[in-house]
Amino acid sequence: MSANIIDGKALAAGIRQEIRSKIQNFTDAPRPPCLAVILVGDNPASQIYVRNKIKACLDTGITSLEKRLLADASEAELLSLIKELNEDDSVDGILVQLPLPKGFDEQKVIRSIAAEKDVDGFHVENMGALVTGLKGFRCCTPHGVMKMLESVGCPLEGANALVIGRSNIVGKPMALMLLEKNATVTVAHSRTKNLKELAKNADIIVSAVGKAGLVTDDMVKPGAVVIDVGMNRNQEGKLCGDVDIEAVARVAGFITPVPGGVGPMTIAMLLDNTMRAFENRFNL
Ligand SMILES: Nc1nc(=O)c2c([nH]1)NC[C@@H]1CN(c3ccc(C(=O)N[C@@H](CCC(=O)O)C(=O)O)cc3)C=[N+]21
Ligand SMILES: [Mg+2]
Repeated sequence: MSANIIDGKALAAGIRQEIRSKIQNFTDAPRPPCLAVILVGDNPASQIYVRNKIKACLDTGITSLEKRLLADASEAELLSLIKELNEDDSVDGILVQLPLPKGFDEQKVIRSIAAEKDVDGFHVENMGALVTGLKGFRCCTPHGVMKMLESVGCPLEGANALVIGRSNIVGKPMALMLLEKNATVTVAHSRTKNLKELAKNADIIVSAVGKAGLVTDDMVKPGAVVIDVGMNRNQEGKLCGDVDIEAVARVAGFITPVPGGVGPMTIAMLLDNTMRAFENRFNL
């Protein structure tokens, strides 16, 4: 068997096109949607990510507002900037780029964002909505993964789904979204003892660890769907995921590439959430 590639880049392009035409057709909206992006410090990777998010906004017709603070800014300064943006009627979504520099209490900062502007879906109110099945913003990466599974008609009901990694921003919400679709969900993490055995039994594997070469062909059931959320650099400095893609592609039914898989879908879901924040504000 040779796996089919789920082309996240193409899928994301389609979603972005839909958003673009929607914005063009809002003839009676007073202004375009607006996303504020806050970057604290000068982490080079974060700067590139933020630039890409702003480019994606521009490309779809969403206005973006970039706010920068120095790495030695105080938490109080950041909280006061967020407060200002919470109260600003011209701003629909607020994203604080993570990770924050040392010394910042990330949970406290995220909680200070108005839940109705939390387009990352990281606020406890939105997380709680996911847990209880209420409406709220869904975390972009796992939401993008669900869209990718949907795009290939992957059966979820009763499927054995293994999520590797239990972070607040990917693993945990991913498990909840799969559970919501009636998958039988297992969450593996660094203390898990029988990863290979669990993986071998899975119809769907989502790996979100950040360790190149973690998922190998001998761990994958023939025909399984393998989603790679990892973002790593190999020895040559090339971007790669957690999955040994060449070998696993020979066993899996579907597989997502890195780059060009989950990453572009994360951005597309961020734009989608921003769009929804905007629509909610103006009852569109
Ligand atoms: N508040 C916050 N929200 C985030 O959503 C958030 C964050 N902080 N901090 C960092 C992570 C990482 N992240 C990525 C999104 C898209 C790509 C992406 O599009 N990657 C391209 C490749 C990019 C490249 O070539 O470097 C791809 O996979 O094809 C990557 C990484 C969002 N994050
Ligand atoms: Mg872990």
